[in-house]
Amino acid sequence: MNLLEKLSKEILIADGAMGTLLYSYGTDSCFEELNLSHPEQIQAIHQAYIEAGADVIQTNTYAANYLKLQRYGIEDSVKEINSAAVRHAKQVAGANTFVVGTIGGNRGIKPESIPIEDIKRSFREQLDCLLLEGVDGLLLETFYDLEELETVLTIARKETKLPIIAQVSLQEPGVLQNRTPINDALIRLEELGANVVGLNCRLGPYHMLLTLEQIKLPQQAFLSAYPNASLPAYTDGKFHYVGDADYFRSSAESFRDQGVRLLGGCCGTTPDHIKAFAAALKDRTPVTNKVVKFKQKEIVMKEKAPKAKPEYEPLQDIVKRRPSIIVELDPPRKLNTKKFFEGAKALKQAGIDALTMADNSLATVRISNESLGYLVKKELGVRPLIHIACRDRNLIGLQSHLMGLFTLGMNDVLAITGDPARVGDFPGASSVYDVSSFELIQMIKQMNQGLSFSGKDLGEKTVFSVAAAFNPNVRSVEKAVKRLEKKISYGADYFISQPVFSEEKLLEVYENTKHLDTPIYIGLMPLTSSKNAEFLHNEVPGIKIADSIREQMFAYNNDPEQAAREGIEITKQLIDAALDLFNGIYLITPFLRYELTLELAHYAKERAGILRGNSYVETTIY
Ligand SMILES: Cc1cc2nc3c(=O)[nH]c(=O)nc-3n(C[C@H](O)[C@H](O)[C@H](O)COP(=O)(O)OP(=O)(O)OC[C@H]3O[C@@H](n4cnc5c(N)ncnc54)[C@H](O)[C@@H]3O)c2cc1C
Ligand code: MET
Ligand SMILES: [Zn+2]
Repeated sequence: MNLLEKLSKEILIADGAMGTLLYSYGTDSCFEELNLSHPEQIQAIHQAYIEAGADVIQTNTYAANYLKLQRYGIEDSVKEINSAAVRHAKQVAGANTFVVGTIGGNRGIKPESIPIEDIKRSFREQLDCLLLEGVDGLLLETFYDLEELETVLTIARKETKLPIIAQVSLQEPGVLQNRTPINDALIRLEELGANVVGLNCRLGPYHMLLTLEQIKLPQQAFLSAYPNASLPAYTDGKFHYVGDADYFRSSAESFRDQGVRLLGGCCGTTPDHIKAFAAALKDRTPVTNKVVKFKQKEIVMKEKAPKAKPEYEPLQDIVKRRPSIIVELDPPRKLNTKKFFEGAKALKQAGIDALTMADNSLATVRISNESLGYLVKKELGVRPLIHIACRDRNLIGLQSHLMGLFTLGMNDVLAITGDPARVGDFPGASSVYDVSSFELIQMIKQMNQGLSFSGKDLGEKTVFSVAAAFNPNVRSVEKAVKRLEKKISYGADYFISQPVFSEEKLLEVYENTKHLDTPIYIGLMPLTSSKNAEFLHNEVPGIKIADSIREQMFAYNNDPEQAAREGIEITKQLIDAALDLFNGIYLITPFLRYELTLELAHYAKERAGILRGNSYVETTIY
């Protein structure tokens, strides 16, 4: 009797974790390599699961593919590893035990980071090895990404008539990472030819059963479930699972009630857990009818999730319609905030459209821009624009930060990769970079759809308007514009540029960006001294100052006051030139010297009013 014939008559018990057991023995390298170096360990684990009552065991090949083995530099051993793994399992399995060849999913929370063509190539290689060695079926497990599973299942179905078990993994009960409801996903897998469809990993019995309650019995295929033992705990530098076998014994009946025909274990489970399942389901009469609990609430929520009304008109709309001035005033590096608030107040009175606040720019510690942004908004009525760098926060921190900003009513953000920690005042600090500016933009835009980065329902839609950085101070502005186009494709609403220090550069930027619909705020920063000009030119990444301007500043080398005046005059000329070409002006305040940007803001407003027939002045929004 083959696996499917047997499943049509009874509930079968599968084995539990391989990886967790090897890890608990102290193995901290490649588990699949042990097929070659420690076959006795692998066979002992298979043996233990069979003795516990497993009817189906899986080969130790979860990550034995090119993509994953290359982390260990053994990607050329795909064939040896898979062949050895099948031999080990078959050697231990008696006539009554089925051996399924396991192939695990590769894609995680950032699916597009592994191109589908790479997945196909790597999958085909592993599949051929397993089929050649002779398995009783295939187990495609731990697929978070439905596209990946659909792709490999299609390939496998063409290659073999053997039974195929196709299992997805869920970050949260009921839906896949891309928000596909679990029922739809399993129906799709059955259509693509899977004989057994189900769930494994990530969820323990409680959440897996909650999901199973929503799952209809498949038409032809059988249902499978391989729950984890529990959530993992991390102690003494190691992960471990706490779920005990008695808990599994008591949940076995519920898995049966949900129509599960193939019941095994995933991470954290041991032969004891499998023994508990086997004991609890001794009679193994399968359920052929069940009442499904429809839980479409969540999906409906996504469509109907409330969308907050933003307090301000989006800057990208304002700047498309009329000249607009925003000013950067960075949070101080020390705890005294008096000058910062004075500056914010004065700039607000000057009628700027928003006050932008850097996120530890140049990787140098400053007071959190979230805190100061909140205070200037609340106390002074200033519209804050918060820079968010990917350097200081991981995926969790970034999302919680964004949710916090939304909660505080701060909906204007600039999404940047951020200067790396090594350039700043804590060079040993780690630069996180879980995502780059592109993915950060995408993350924020997804929140505007009511979804977290992994696709979790947020219950409400955020209303962020997302700026991205533009650095035109590079050898090839064309290349920089290609980056802008990519940022637009990820969802950037408008751009804010690094400071530009010559009229030629302004013109070059204009010529290279005039085809874009996405507006640009052109960066302008008053120089304060010759030394300041030389530092920026020579030492700050992304800033280049025209020789003529550096010479102008050098002329006042010994007169700081005159030098600052000169800096203002140069910037005024640049404002005139910029306003001929762009509606957006972004003034950067050096060293909290807001009197400089204040004068420039007044000047720019006046010039914009003159140039655009006073349309600017009357439409200031607060
Ligand atoms: C308006 C503005 C505000 C800023 N605010 C902050 C801040 O608050 N905190 C902070 O830490 N930094 C800030 N920066 C600096 C910024 O993070 C760096 O200049 C960054 O390298 C470029 O912007 P990004 O982070 O969006 O990089 P991305 O465009 O995401 O680029 C990432 C990486 O690619 C490189 N790169 C960028 N353009 C090109 C190109 N044309 N060719 C080849 N490689 C390229 C960059 O050097 C960078 O390492 C700001 C920059 C701008 C323009
Ligand atoms: N079945 C695999 C093992 O136990 C795990 C799959 S989920 C990471 O090693
Ligand atoms: Zn697992």
